[in-house]
Amino acid sequence: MIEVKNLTKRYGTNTALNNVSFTVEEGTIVGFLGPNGAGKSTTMNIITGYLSATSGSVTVQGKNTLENPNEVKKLIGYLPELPPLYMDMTVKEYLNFMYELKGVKLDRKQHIGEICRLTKIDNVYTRLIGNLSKGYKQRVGIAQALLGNPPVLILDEPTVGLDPKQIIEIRNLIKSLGRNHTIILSSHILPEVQAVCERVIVMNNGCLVADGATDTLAHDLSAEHRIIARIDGPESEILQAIRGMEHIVEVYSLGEKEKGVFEISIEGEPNYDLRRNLFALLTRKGWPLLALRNTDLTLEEVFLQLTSGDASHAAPAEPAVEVETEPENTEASEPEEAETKEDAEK
Ligand SMILES: Nc1ncnc2c1ncn2[C@@H]1O[C@H](COP(=O)(O)OP(=O)(O)OP(=O)(O)O)[C@@H](O)[C@H]1O
Repeated sequence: MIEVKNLTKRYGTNTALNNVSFTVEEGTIVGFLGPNGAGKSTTMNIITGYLSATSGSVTVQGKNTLENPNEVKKLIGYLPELPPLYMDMTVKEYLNFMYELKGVKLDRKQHIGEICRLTKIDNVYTRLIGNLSKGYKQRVGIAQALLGNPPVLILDEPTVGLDPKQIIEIRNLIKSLGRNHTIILSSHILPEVQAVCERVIVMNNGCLVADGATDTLAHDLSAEHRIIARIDGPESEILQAIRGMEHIVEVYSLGEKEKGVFEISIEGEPNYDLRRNLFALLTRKGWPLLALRNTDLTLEEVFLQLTSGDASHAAPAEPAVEVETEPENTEASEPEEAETKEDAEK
């Protein structure tokens, strides 16, 4: 769907992107994660054809951005970090203006009506954009990106500057758009990417430093894969029995943690999941399993390691780092009310 090959971008002597390659399959939501200045916006601007690369190529649905710039632009809806809104236009005037500018051929009234329903801006359709809350402005920005029904959406920091409630609403909107669009969104907020994206591409200093499924990236990048089991039973017999299992590399006791309950560290062969066999063994033996955890790094730890200049070693599992986090329950269901400013003004 989108193929980025060996992309390099230099601004004078500053290399903003250094030989970046990745592909994005149709129908996925991919998050670009990286600290400020990592090269996220530059990559997005090149994919959309807004900037040219110093070298490398981008194709969208097999069409090269340099050879077919207009055709590629029709395939992409773009929400830049600062949405290109005209504050002295109403939402209606603005969307009609953008409809004309983009040369959209679909039935105007029906198409704009559908987009307004989808982005939930029908209630502010005749309002001046300048008077809308930031969350609504962002929705209008997403609405303009949807004009012409492009299959790809590129959203640069779509929730930056929004309050927590607006953030939830925009994230839910993006997730629902992901059902029938391929979406790339950039963020420097890890929980955002975890909440919305199936895949994460981590960038740092213009380089792609990690690329994988959001759920498994931390596991894949962790240097060691031990599990720690808390078992109620006789210590030496437990150790002996687990050592007798298949695919075991190392087993040792971390000591008695409660009366008659021992914590056992178990390392298996790489890529071998021991948990089911362990559970079956303990059940057979009649030794209750009271807790089971693994020593994988958290995604926060992986992200910090990858973007702090030293990605070469893996830290122990305890999450000792503080990263920018968002309020709890950001996965809440679709809010029922409109945003505060509009509520107050109704
Ligand atoms: N027009 C420009 N001229 C010179 N350098 C630029 C220009 N645009 C970006 N850069 C530099 O390119 C690098 C990558 O910037 P980019 O905006 O792509 O990063 P980013 O990951 O999107 O960061 P942010 O989260 O702050 O938007 C940075 O070092 C930036 O200073």
